[in-house]
Amino acid sequence: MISSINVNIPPKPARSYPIVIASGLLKNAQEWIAEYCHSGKVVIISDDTVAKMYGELLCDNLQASGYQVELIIFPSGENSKNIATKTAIEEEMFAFGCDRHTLCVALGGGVVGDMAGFIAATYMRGMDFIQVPTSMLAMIDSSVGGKVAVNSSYGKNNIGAFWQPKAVIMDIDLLKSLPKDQIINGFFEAVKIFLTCDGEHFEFCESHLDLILALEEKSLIKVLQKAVALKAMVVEIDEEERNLRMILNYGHTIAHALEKLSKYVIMHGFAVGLGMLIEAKVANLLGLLADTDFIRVSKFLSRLDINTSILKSYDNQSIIAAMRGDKKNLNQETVLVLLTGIGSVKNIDNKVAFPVAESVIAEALDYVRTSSLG
Ligand SMILES: NC(=O)c1ccc[n+]([C@@H]2O[C@H](COP(=O)([O-])OP(=O)(O)OC[C@H]3O[C@@H](n4cnc5c(N)ncnc54)[C@H](O)[C@@H]3O)[C@@H](O)[C@H]2O)c1
Ligand SMILES: O=C(O)C(=O)C[C@@H](O)[C@H](O)[C@H](O)COP(=O)(O)O
Ligand SMILES: [Zn+2]
Repeated sequence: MISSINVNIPPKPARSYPIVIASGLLKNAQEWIAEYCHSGKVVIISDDTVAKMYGELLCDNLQASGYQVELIIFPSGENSKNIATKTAIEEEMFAFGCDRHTLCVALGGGVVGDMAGFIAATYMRGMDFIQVPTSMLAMIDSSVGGKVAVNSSYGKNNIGAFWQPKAVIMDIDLLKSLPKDQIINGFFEAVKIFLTCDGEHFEFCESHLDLILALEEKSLIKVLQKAVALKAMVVEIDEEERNLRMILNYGHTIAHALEKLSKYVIMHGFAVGLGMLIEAKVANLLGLLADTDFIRVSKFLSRLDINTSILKSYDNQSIIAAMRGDKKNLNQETVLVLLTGIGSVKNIDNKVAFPVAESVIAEALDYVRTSSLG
């Protein structure tokens, strides 16, 4: 079964694009590439883990169909997501003779997608690119919406751009080689979108968790389709995160602080899981989220093996200081997305992030640090 969801980016329909979800798309790449590659030249950017598994296959396929193809590989992992790696890849692209008509293909997880997308945004002032996500996280979230970036020593994703892909090609077969912890890691981003926008699908996740994590096709596709459709809807309304798009950052203010403090040892999705729990507690302390709903969130997250003990390594002041660099902050105030129920957030005319006193954040951190989940 092939499903296709369109992301309509106003006011320029030319920047709209399809998200195609199906099995077998990678081995039949010659069938879809022609629509996006007009110069006959393709540069595939991937990490060393994914390149070994799927890079050669894609290269061989495209070469057999007459394309001139270069595969550029960098070491896998969040610690590669920096400007030095970006520069090294660009040098290779110049040496290969890529120009602005070359098609860039991001083959990998969120790190590859963010890196290749940022290169595509700036190489010769912009080239077309396609997202071919291979991780659960990249399929559920990062391949859609056009946020592309690298990290700096000052924090997460703080050098980047909005640059939409020409297409997102999701071959769900690729998830079969993904380790279990990476499946859970990506699933947290689906939990995020359902907790903020869609209580019904959150309930589906509660009742079908084992099937989803076992990649049972019907449950997996239902989650994937709904998560990307909701994300597409948000991005269509607010591509550049002036207001509503901040909803997609629920849990991330804390998550990004923990990722930076841990030097990226904690995986993004797990950090978001912990961030969602703490930010839900903030909403609960502020009287916005009922105790029963907070307990439901906490019970569900505990089924996903989030590890609250990492909080014991950092005091509140360090975490709060790391949050001060968040991109959503306004006038030096830390703003958070606040749940008001399962599937809803505080929203005033599409404004969805609100300043929160540091004392309340500290109380929520203390609560989660000392509580046993579940
Ligand atoms: N741009 C966005 O909207 C957005 C959204 C969410 C997250 N992100 C970013 O995404 C990144 C996290 O993405 P991620 O979790 O995919 O990390 P990742 O790209 O590091 O991939 C995780 C690991 O899985 C491996 N892998 C990927 N696909 C595989 C497959 N099919 N089989 C076996 N191994 C495979 C990778 O080599 C890597 O070791 C973070 O940098 C985060 O900031 C961006
Ligand atoms: O697409 C968005 O918008 C998101 O916020 C999705 C997040 O899951 C993702 O982690 C994103 O990269 C965070 O962006 P940032 O602007 O907070 O760095
Ligand atoms: Zn995220």
